[in-house]
Amino acid sequence: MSQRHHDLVIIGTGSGNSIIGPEFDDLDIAIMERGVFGGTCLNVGCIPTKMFVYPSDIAEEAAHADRLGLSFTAPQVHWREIRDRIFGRIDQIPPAGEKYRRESPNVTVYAGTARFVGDKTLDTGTGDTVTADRIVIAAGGRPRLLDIEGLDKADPTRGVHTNDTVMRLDELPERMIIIGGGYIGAEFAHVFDALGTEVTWLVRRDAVLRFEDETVSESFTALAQDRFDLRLNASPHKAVYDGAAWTLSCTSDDGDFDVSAPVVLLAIGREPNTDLLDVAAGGIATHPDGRIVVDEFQRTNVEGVYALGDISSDYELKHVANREAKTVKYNLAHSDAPQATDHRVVPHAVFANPQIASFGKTEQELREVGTPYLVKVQKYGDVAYGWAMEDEVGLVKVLADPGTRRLLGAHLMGYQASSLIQPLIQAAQFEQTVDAVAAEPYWIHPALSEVIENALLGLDEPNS
Ligand SMILES: Cc1cc2nc3c(=O)[nH]c(=O)nc-3n(C[C@H](O)[C@H](O)[C@H](O)COP(=O)(O)OP(=O)(O)OC[C@H]3O[C@@H](n4cnc5c(N)ncnc54)[C@H](O)[C@@H]3O)c2cc1C
Ligand SMILES: NC(=O)c1ccc[n+]([C@@H]2O[C@H](COP(=O)([O-])OP(=O)(O)OC[C@H]3O[C@@H](n4cnc5c(N)ncnc54)[C@H](O)[C@@H]3O)[C@@H](O)[C@H]2O)c1
Repeated sequence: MSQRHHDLVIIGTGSGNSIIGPEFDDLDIAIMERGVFGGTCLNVGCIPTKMFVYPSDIAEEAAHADRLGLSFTAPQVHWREIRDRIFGRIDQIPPAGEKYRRESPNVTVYAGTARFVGDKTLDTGTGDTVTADRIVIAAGGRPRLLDIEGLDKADPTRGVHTNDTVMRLDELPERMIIIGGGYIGAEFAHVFDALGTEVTWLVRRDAVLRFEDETVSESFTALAQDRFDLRLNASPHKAVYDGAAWTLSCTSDDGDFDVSAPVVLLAIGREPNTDLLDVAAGGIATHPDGRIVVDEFQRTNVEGVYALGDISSDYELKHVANREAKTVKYNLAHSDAPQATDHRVVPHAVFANPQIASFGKTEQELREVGTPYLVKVQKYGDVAYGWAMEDEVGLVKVLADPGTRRLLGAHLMGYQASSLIQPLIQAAQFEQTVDAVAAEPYWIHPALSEVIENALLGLDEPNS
């Protein structure tokens, strides 16, 4: 057991790892990691999920190509090839990242679960205790579990998974139960269904993706009802494993029912890792939900201690964690004139099929607080490229302030919504009027982006 002092300690190697750079070469830095280097996004989140989504999109598009006069036989899905291609690339990155840090002359790596034991004092979980002048907490979160015996812990050997393990299955399961109607549920329901798994999706409310704009959530839910064995207003209360499959007893508005499958995926949200870190022992204030309280400069209530990403943010999104890490990096070097993180226009996308992308206020939020707004819903199918696609699902909903003529929100569902939304994000960020954005730049004809142009042009249409 040794005691050591560092100038700077960083806890977590997700977005936290990006803080270390040449500008801090004169600092004695420690970085702490309880798992593999790179964090959630790289290892068990954004990147592998999207690497599964892409082949699933191809399978799904092919399955519905008959509207275009094309028919394909059902795809041969080589699950292990897909899995091994994905993790063959990803699994090389964490050891290389860790090696690089270990070889950096001013960086010490502590591979353990760090825990506060006093003011700016940490038990590293490796037998060492360290103190530091400054600490950055970037320790993220972990999947929430259910308070039901059998589903109260991830147990891959008995088929109970979270996103941490489900992508590493040895076989594509014939059947799967997904619990949770949010991002992870939507993305994995798409992935596994498209590849051939029969998906039962248990959602405790009356719609999936309820946090989205009502038009998007309702349309997406209707599509999901056609595609999956979707059980709305349904909650499991008992789980029994017979050695091969789980049977979940559920209550729902339509009466009680049982569902069975060898694999259960828990996708019911995440919780911040503040408890593992025992931040209270470091005097660090938290919200009631466990996230660390930070100000706009990413500073906690303890002088010299910063936090970023999922452990403190209002958003559990990688682009936000990265942005907050940039703020911390800047403020560590400029503590006398700190910069705030810009959270004005934070977009997100759900990489399901169809994709969803959104930022700003939803129509229901504007209505609830009585904010006046203009609204237009433009269908992909009503622009030329949408005709080419014979698209029947895509839509762009824009909401604008009738006075300033600036965007209040944008909500897209459809092919490549996550990319298509970007000009609207720019418009909101740079506070451009919808009229200027629609009329001044050229919009390539007949590209799908014309759906954005037409949505903006349609904002003054009657009853829109
Ligand atoms: C399945 C899934 C898909 C996702 N897809 C997207 C997407 O498409 N787009 C998007 O924007 N976001 C996505 N996200 C969210 C995104 O992954 C997170 O917002 C982001 O990774 C958070 O980064 P972070 O640095 O805050 O935390 P993390 O990346 O979680 O890093 C925290 C690190 O701290 C370590 N740690 C925790 N506690 C301790 C401790 N006590 N001591 C030492 N180390 C510790 C952890 O092991 C981890 O490596 C997804 C998340 C999931 C789960
Ligand atoms: N494309 C992306 O950017 C992306 C993809 C995946 C995850 N993420 C991030 O990761 C976070 C976690 O994803 P998630 O899907 O687990 O969370 P989520 O918050 O998106 O959805 C959780 C769902 O589980 C339900 N739920 C919560 N508790 C429940 C319970 N006890 N029983 C039954 N249902 C319950 C909720 O009603 C909700 O429908 C997201 O909030 C998101 O920020 C982002």
